[in-house]
Amino acid sequence: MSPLLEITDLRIEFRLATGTVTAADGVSLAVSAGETLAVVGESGSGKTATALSVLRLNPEPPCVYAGGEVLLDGRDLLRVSEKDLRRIRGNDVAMVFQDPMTSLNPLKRVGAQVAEVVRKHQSASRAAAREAAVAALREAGIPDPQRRAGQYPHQLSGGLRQRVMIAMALVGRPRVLIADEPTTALDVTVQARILELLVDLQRRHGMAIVLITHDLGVVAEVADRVVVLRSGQVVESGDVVSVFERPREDYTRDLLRATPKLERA
Ligand SMILES: Nc1ncnc2c1ncn2[C@@H]1O[C@H](COP(=O)(O)OP(=O)(O)OP(=O)(O)O)[C@@H](O)[C@H]1O
Repeated sequence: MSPLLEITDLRIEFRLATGTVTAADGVSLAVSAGETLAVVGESGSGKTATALSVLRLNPEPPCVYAGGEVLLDGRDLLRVSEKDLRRIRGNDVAMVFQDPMTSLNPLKRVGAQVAEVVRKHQSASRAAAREAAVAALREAGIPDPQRRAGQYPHQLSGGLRQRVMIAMALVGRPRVLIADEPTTALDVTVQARILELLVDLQRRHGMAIVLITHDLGVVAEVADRVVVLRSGQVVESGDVVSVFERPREDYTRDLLRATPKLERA
């Protein structure tokens, strides 16, 4: 199967007054429909910059895409117009971030925020959009979605807020979901439920997931394949079981050692 999203030889530079930081130094990776690819690596290894490059969301300047391609269905997203990119965001590729509190508007009811996204994707009346929003909240596993839709972000727990973000990301039925540390801010049981939700939604909709995480326990639980980044370079990649059982690089071994949860698995 040819990959849905393919990054080839990507080079991302942050050109700062103090010098150039190379966040991605020849990164290549690929993910197919229905597959989950984890991108792991220590802090500063370039995971987020690489993820953001897919929708060209790194701030330019200082960011410069200095080489490589980000191919969606063979089309290079680094070279499409802003207008096309706006259409691709949410419709073809959506993102979920770590901290829903910073992405949700604190002054608006969550149902209204989801409904706004619905109206961006389909011409729906206010009432129809509101109904679709409640349905999306329900699909994201939010109990009593009708009531929750009428609440403000601060009235929801961290786990429910993340479900709202997932509902918003999936309204446009994207084919690729990029999740950057989606469960890092949550406690362990809530983390597990959110991961289950992502796996379940993926099964139902067949989307490709790129999961950015520093948590190899999360990778073991949900990913099919893994790419290990270090200083902007892929040091190792392969299916999760082989990489975890027989890591080729000391760096990967160190990451594995730093994840005590895995020893029990
Ligand atoms: N907007 C920016 N301006 C300047 N430098 C940046 C910017 N974003 C990222 N960088 C730099 O690029 C490098 C890679 O950062 P990136 O955030 O991609 O790493 P990461 O692996 O996601 O780390 P973390 O797990 O801490 O989020 C780092 O050296 C970082 O300082």
